[in-house]
Amino acid sequence: MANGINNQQLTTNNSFMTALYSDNAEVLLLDIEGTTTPVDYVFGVLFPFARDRVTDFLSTYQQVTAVQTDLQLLRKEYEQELAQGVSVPHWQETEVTGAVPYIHYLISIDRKSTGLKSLQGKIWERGYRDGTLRSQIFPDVKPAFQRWISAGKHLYIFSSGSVQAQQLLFRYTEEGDLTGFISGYFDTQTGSKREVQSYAKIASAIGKIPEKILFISDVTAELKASQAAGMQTLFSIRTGNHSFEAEGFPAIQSFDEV
Ligand SMILES: CSCCC(=O)C(=O)COP(=O)(O)O
Ligand SMILES: [Mg+2]
Repeated sequence: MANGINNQQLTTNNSFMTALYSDNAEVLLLDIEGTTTPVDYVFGVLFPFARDRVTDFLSTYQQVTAVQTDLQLLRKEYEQELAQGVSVPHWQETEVTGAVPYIHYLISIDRKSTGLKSLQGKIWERGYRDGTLRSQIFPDVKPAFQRWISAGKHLYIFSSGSVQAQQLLFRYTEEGDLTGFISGYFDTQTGSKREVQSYAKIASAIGKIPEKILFISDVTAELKASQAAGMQTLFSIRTGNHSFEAEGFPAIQSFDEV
């Protein structure tokens, strides 16, 4: 129950007194995959796009400093796994594209690591700019953005995808450029989405107390962390999501309810 308010109870018990989940929130903080955007688009379009192009991308851009930074982060992750005795695909250091098998592996297990997400964002950029990629958002997303902004609320995104990937996703949607609605973006550079501290940092960066922020996500571990930081929470139920078990969190199936 967000902030002790349950829409259905209020409308059922007291039809003249309808409160929306967002009434008491000044800021909406949104997850992407499974919340604004179908899981299918991320797993069925974005991940294969990065997987299929990473060899070519590294061959072309390996000397770019930002790409080298991503590779260094990935190398560190690889070495940590080896040190822990985890069996991972071999990284052939003498080859320009020697990291590819390990990167393919990370994509296949949906690893939410900063190096991978940063590299994926750079690969997707080319697809968005040349028109190969257009992002999908649920039909209720754009009207909700318009409604929330008109009501004086601010909108932020917190996703495991890099800030660059988030900005691209909202710039190149099938419904046009939505970035004008969004005040800011947070990714795993702020911290893991499953850690309380990340949400405290976000509240501080936004300049609001956590109680004024409503976080919406399809992952209850993320909701637990944000709730522990003091935020209001809603569980997102969307077609194609990995889990429909709200674990006691109030749930929505559309932003029309928010
Ligand atoms: C930012 S678009 C790409 C989405 C992505 O890579 C991802 O891992 C989605 O994670 P989320 O935290 O939005 O569920
Ligand atoms: Mg999600």
